[in-house]
Amino acid sequence: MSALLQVRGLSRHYGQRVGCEDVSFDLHPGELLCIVGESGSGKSTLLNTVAAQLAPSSGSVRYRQRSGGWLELSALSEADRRRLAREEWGFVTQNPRDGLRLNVSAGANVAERLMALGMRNYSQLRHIARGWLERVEIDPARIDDAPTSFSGGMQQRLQIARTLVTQPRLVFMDEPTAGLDVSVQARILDLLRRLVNELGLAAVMVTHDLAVARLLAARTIVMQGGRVVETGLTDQILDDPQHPYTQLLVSSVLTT
Ligand SMILES: Nc1ncnc2c1ncn2[C@@H]1O[C@H](COP(=O)(O)OP(=O)(O)OP(=O)(O)O)[C@@H](O)[C@H]1O
Repeated sequence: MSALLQVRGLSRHYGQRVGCEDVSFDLHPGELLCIVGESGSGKSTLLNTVAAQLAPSSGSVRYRQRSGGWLELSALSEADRRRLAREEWGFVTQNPRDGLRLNVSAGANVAERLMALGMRNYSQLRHIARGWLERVEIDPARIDDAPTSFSGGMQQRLQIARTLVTQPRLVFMDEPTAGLDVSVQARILDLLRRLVNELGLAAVMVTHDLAVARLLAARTIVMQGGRVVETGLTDQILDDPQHPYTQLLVSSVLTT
């Protein structure tokens, strides 16, 4: 099967400082790829550069369109990049407050992404929004409540509904469960695992936690100091880590 995303020799520097350096990978339709590494290893820089939110210093990111043709993301105009983000991609941020509109209702948070794609029928929008609230385990009776009245875990589940309602072809997630209580994290990971399977999502997810990768991702990239030190099937990386840094990460997962 042809890749959906092709990343080649991608680097992003901040002046003299390396954000990420010479990263290459392919992402296929229906595949969830995790980028793992400790704080400062370059995960978010890589994610944001791949998602065309940061300009690369060198290298390329190509995205395969529905028509089959390839788009070089760094060559896109700002308007085209915004169109892709609106119509074909989804983003889940670590802090749901960055991904939600806090001053409009939960239902509107979900429905307005469909409205941005041209859907106008109010009762249909409300019906779909209710369906998505249920899907992410939020009581649909809360449809008119503002997200500010939700717990952190509920806000994150709402952000997931808002992101997935448009059935994006590609989803970028940056530490979607970090900063939440362990039991809340487990519930969201469970939800994500179910949705990934049901929807056949193609996604790139950043996490500092190999246990999250083990749960969700068939393939994992391990980063250290901006570089990829190991990449492969997640199970293989966990069972037989090759790089000393990965061995350290794996042993810390096994001892927790
Ligand atoms: N805006 C910036 N300006 C300068 N340096 C930056 C900037 N953003 C990131 N860096 C540097 O780039 C390197 C990679 O940082 P990045 O945030 O991508 O890592 P990370 O693995 O996502 O870390 P974390 O898990 O803490 O978010 C670090 O050395 C960081 O200090």
